[in-house]
Amino acid sequence: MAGRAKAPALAIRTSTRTKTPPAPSPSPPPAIKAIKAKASTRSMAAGVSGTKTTVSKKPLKNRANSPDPKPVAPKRAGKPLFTKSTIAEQEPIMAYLRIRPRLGDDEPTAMPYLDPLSDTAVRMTDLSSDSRGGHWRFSHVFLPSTQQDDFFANTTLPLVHNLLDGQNGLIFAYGVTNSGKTYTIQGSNKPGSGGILPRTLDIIFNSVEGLQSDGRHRPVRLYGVGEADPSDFTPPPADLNVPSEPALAEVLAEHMASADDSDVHADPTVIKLDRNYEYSVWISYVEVYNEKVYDLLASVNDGQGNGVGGIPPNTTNVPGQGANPVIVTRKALAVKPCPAHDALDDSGVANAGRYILGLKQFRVSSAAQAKSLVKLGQLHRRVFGTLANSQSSRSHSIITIKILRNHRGDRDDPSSVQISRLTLVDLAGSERTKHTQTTGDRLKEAGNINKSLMVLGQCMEVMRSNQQRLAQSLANPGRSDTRDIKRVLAVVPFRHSKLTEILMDYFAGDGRVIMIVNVNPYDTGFDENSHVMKFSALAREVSTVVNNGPVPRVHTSPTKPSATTRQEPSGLPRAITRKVTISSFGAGKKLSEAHLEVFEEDEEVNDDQEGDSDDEPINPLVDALFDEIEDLRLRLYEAEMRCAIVEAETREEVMKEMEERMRAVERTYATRLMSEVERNERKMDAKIDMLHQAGLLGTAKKPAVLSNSESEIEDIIKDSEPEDSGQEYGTDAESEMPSSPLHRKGNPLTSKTMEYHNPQTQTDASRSGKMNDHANDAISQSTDEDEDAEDAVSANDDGSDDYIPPAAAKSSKSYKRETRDKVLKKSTGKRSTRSVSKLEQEIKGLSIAGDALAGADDSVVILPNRKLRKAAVEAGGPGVEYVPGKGEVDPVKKKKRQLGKKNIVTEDEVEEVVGAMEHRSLRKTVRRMRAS
Ligand SMILES: Nc1ncnc2c1ncn2[C@@H]1O[C@H](COP(=O)(O)OP(=O)(O)OP(=O)(O)O)[C@@H](O)[C@H]1O
Repeated sequence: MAGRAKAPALAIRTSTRTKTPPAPSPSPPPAIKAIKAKASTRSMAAGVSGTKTTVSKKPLKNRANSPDPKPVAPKRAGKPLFTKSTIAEQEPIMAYLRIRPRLGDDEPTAMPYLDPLSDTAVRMTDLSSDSRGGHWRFSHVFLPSTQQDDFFANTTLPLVHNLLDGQNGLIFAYGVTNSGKTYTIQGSNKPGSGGILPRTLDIIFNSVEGLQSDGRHRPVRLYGVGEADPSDFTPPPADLNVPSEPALAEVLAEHMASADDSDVHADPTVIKLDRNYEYSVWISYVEVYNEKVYDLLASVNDGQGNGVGGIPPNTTNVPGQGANPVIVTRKALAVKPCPAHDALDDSGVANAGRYILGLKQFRVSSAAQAKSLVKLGQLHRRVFGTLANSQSSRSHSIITIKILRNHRGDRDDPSSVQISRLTLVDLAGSERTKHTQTTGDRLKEAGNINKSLMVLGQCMEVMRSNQQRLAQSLANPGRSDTRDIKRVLAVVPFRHSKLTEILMDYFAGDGRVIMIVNVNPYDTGFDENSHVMKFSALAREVSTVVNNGPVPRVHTSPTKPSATTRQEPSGLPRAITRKVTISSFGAGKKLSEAHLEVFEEDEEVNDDQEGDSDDEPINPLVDALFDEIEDLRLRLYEAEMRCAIVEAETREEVMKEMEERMRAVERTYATRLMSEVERNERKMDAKIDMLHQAGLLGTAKKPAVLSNSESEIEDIIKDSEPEDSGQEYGTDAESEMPSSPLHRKGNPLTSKTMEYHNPQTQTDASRSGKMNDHANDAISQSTDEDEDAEDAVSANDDGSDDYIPPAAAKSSKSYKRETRDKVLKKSTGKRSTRSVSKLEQEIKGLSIAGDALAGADDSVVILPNRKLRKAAVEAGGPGVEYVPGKGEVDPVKKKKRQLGKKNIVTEDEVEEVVGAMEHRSLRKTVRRMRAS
C-alpha cells in the first residue's frame, strides 16, 4: 500500500507539536497515518525553512544553480525535530527566467535592457538612466533562442514525473503584459511551438496508455474522493459544438480556426509507470477576474439555457445582428476551506487548503479531449476577456490536472486512491496602473490584479520571514518548544486574495513550486520588470514542503452533496451587467459583430455548504487594513512617479543655470583679456613715447650734432635690421607665425608723426645719453611689468587660439631685450644708473605741456596718441604740424576691432611694429637732416 510510504513523515507532525518525539505507533492504519503525515506537513510548511534532512529529487539537471543558500536549522542534539527518515522535505521555489525574443521592428526599443551574464544571472540596465540597474539571479536563465521543447524538458517535465508519481506541483508564469506568459503555458499553433500545458497533456496520456481506470472514483474538493457521477464524463467535445458557440465562434473566427491543428504536434515522450496501478485524469479550468473566481468549463454540460452559468444557447439572436444581444451569464464561485473529514490533523481541525465550491472537474480519456476542453475554456476566457479588455489577459487563469491513482487490487477501496495535482497558472500582466492608463472599471480591474499579485508577494514575504525566524528559533536550544516557535511566526495572508486562497495549499501544504518569470527585454517597462525581478528574488528564498511519495486521500461519503451536482441556491444574485459589442475581421472573411451582455453573478455569501463551519471568520478590520495598504501602495507609487518627474525637471533647470554661469564666466574672462591687451598696448605706446623722448627713435639731437653722428645712426639702423631677428626668429617656430596686420599696413605713428622742436631738450650728447639711461631703466621696469602681465594673460587664456607658446614668447622677449640693448649701446655706449624719480622729472620736462609746445623748435617728439596730437595741433604751437596719414586710425580702436575677430595683437607683434617704426623714423630723420 502506497500509504505506508508516508509513515516517516509522521515524525514531522509529532515532533513539531510535542517537545519529545513520541513513541512510534505500532501499526497505524496506513491511510490515516499518511493523511496525518500530510496534515502535519502542511501545518509546518508556511513556517519551516531549511529543515531538509534528505536530499530531494532535483527537478532540473542543473540544480547546482539553485538559489542562494537559505537558513538551515541545525540539528538539535537529543531532540531532533526532524528525523533522518523524514521523507517530506523543504525545497526552495525554483525561479526560471525566460527572455522573450524580439519579434519585429515594432518593439518600443531595439536595445534590450537585459543582458544574460551566465546560465543563472542577468544584468538589467535602465536605458533612460545610468544610475539604475542591477544583477539578478535565477535558478536558470532561458535565452530568447530557447525552444518550447527545451524549455518544457528543463522545467516542467520533472513535475509531470512527480504528478504521475503521486506528488503535487504548481507552475505559475509571472511577468508584464506581452512578455510571453501565455506563449509559455499554451504555446502557439506553429509547428513545435506547443506550450508546457499541451505537452504535459500529451505526456500524461502517452504514459497512462492502457492504464486508465474505469472511473468509479472522482476527486472531491482538494483531497476528497467520492463516487463518480455520470456528469463527470465529458461528452466528446471534438468539434466544440456546444450550443452557444456559433455566435461567438463567428466573432472569434481566428481563434476557432486554430483549434483543430493542435494535435499535429503532439509530444511523443512517454514516462514509464508502475503497471500495477490504474489512472484517471481530471481537468478543471478557472479564472480569477476582479477578485472573483469563474469556472471556464461551466457551460459544457449545462447548456440548456437555464442560466446555470457559462454561455447559454443563442436561441433568438442571429450573429452579427445587433438587435438582440447574446446574454452571457456566469456566476462567481466561492472559495471554501476544506472540511475536516477531507484532511485531518490529530486535533481534528482542517488544515491548510481551500477549494472552489461548485467547480466542475471533468474526466478526460485522451490528450485530444483534454486539449479540446482547454480550448473551450480558453474560448470562454477570451470571450470574457474580450468583453473586459481586448488587448491582454486581465485575469489569472488556473488549469488543474488531477491524477487519481489506485492499485489494481484495491479498485473498490476509495481510501486507497491517491490524488495528485499539477496546477498551471497564467497570471495576469503585472504592470502598474499608471502604465495601463486605465480609468473606471479598468482601474478597478488593474487594482484587483495588483492586489492579488501584491498579496502573493506578501504571502511569500511572510513565509520567508517565518522560515527564517523558525530557523533561528531552532538554532537556539532554549527555544525548541513548538509553541515557542509558533509564537514568533506571523500569519500568512493567503486569504486576502482569491488567487492566494486557491493556491495556498501548495505553499502551506505540499508540492513543488516553480515560478516562470517572463521578460520582454525590448519593452520600455523597466520599472515593472524590476518589480518582477524583485518578486522572483523573493520567491527563491521561500521553501515549500515536498513529499517524496504519494499521499492517499480519504474517502468522502457519496451521500454528501457533490460539488458538481449542486443546484444553484435560490434568491436573487447580485449581478454586474455589461453590454459590449465585439467585432472581428478574419482573413478573407467579412466583418462580423455580436452584441453581448455579460451577466456576472457574485458568489453566494450565505452558503450552508459543507466546510462552512470550518471557515474562519473574516476579520473586517484586516480586510479594511488590506484595502488601505493597497490604496497607500498606489499613492506611494504615484508619489514616487511625481518625485521622479520633479527630480528630472530640477536637474534640467540646474543644468541650464550652470550653462548660463559658465557663459558668464567665459564673458568675464574675455573682457578681462581684452582690457589686459589694451593695457599692454597703452604701456607699449608709453614705451615708444619714452624711446622717442629719449631720442632713440625720433632723434632729439640738433641737426649739427646729428650730422656728426650720422654714421652712428646708420649703424643703429643697420644693427636693428632683421639680421638680428634672423638669428633668433629664423630658427624659431614663431617666425612662421603670420605677421601682424599692423605690420603689413605700416605703422600709423611713423607715417603720421607730429614734429616740433623743444629747445630745452636734448641739446647735448651727454644729456641725451643720460636721458637714454633713464629711459633704459624705465623700459626695464616696464618690461618686467609687461612680462608679469603677459604671464597673467597666458594663465587666463590657456588653450585659446591666440596663445603664444612659452618658448616663442621667451625667444621673442630675448629678441626684444637684445635689440633694445644693442640700440641703447650703439646710441649711448653706457647704461645710466640714475634713479627712477629723476627720470620721471625729466620725462615731465619732456611732456607736451603748453610751455614745451610753445618753445618747440627743431626737436622731434612723437606724441603718444591721437588725442594728444590733435590737442597739440589745436594748441597750434609754432612748428607744430600734424599731417594725418592715409588710413590713420587710433591704434587702440584698431586693435579692438582685431580682437573682435579673435585676432589678438601680441606683444611681439607690437614689438615688431615698434621696430619697424623706429627704422622708418630714424631714416626719415636722417633724410631730413641730410636735406637740411
Ligand atoms: N519565446 C517566444 N518566442 C516567440 N514568440 C513569443 C515568445 N514569447 C512570446 N512570444 C510572442 O509574443 C507575443 C506576446 O506573448 P503572450 O501573449 O504570451 O504575452 P503575455 O505575457 O501572455 O501577455 P498578456 O499578459 O497580455 O497575456 C505573442 O505574439 C507570442 O506569440
